[in-house]
Amino acid sequence: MEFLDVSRVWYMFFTVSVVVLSLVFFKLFLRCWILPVQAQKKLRENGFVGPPPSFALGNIIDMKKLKAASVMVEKISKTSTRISHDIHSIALPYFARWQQQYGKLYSGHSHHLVSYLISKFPIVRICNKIINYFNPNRNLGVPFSNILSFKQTFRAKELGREIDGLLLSIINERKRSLVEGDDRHDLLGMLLKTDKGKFTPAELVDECKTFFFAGHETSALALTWTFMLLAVHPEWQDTLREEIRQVIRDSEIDYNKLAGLKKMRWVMNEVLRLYPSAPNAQRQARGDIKVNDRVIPNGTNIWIDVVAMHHDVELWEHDGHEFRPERFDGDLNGGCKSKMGFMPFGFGGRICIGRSLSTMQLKIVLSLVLSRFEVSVSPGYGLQLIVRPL
Ligand code: HEM
Repeated sequence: MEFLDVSRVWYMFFTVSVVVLSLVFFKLFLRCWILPVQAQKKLRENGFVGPPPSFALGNIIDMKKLKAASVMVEKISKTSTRISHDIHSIALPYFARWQQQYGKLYSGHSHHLVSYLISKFPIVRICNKIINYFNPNRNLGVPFSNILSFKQTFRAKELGREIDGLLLSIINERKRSLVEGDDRHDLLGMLLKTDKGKFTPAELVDECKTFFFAGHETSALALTWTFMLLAVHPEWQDTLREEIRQVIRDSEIDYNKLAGLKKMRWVMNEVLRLYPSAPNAQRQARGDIKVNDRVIPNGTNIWIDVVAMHHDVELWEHDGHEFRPERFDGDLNGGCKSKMGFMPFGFGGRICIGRSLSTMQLKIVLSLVLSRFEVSVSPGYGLQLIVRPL
């Protein structure tokens, strides 16, 4: 009798295991094979062709192979100001290659996306550590990639918790000081004053994270590239210094004066054109979308490659890769042939909410620094770019 019970337990265990395993395999098969193939078929029917995906990883292997590239080191010094701004084919050889092969609209599978090329960023040596850390992002959309890169996922979660804890302690501290009459008029102060208990602590942390991450890295990158380009183009430093002298004089910087810094605005636009802090904008089709004679199927992730667009010689003529801030003189679009060809802050309903703030920030920093200092590239400084010959 006892023997029978034990065998029954084993039988049940075996049956449940087989069912669970079958379900896991079916889900895997569905996500890695059936759904991507269906999506690709639909995209192909609508004229979006692209590199053929391989099982499970889509085009990620191709991307990694193309990226495992030769390395070009371009030295910049005060005497040699030669620097190529043609970063698209350098930083993103795979998208440049696919654009050449399939045209500006194509489909790729990382899982599935339709793209006018995608982009990451020109790679300064000092950033390699950070970029390595972000490597797991390459597998974004690959089913179970968080399990495959377990160590990085674990570390990312750990860091996420640390950041949440840090922000929560700042929020709680500020809540306490608000009660005691703290009237600091910054973003967190305003958020807490208008909040009146509507947000949960987790939502408040999320709001802070959105503003911090959306606002910090983007502005820091823009400022870094601005100094780099001004160092390489000292004639523009002189032009801006002269403008600052005329507009600000020796008085305090205020909002109206900042608006008068027109040439500084051209420089900022040109920097964000050549080196956009947000290299792509993304949207997801929430239903079949008809554009002219094509349909973008429901669920497609659309990546708009801002870097490719900002450098497209068909939109910007022959000097698309050159630093020429004067192209924005009297033209907010910098002479681009398409009204949607210049979009460093995105577009439409989700356009960057902090664009005016960041413009002010950059203008203030540039005014203060340029009126006191000259910027130059230190001798021997190396800008290291990853290059893949096409
Ligand atoms: C040079 C500086 C900046 C650049 C280039 C930039 C660029 C962008 C881009 C491209 C987007 C996506 C827009 C889209 O998908 O259409 C975005 C969104 C956003 N940005 Fe910025 N940004 C900058 C500075 C800032 C600052 C300073 C803040 C706030 C303090 C900020 C807050 C946000 C927020 C909250 C969003 C999300 C908006 C939404 O989804 O509705 N950004 N930004």
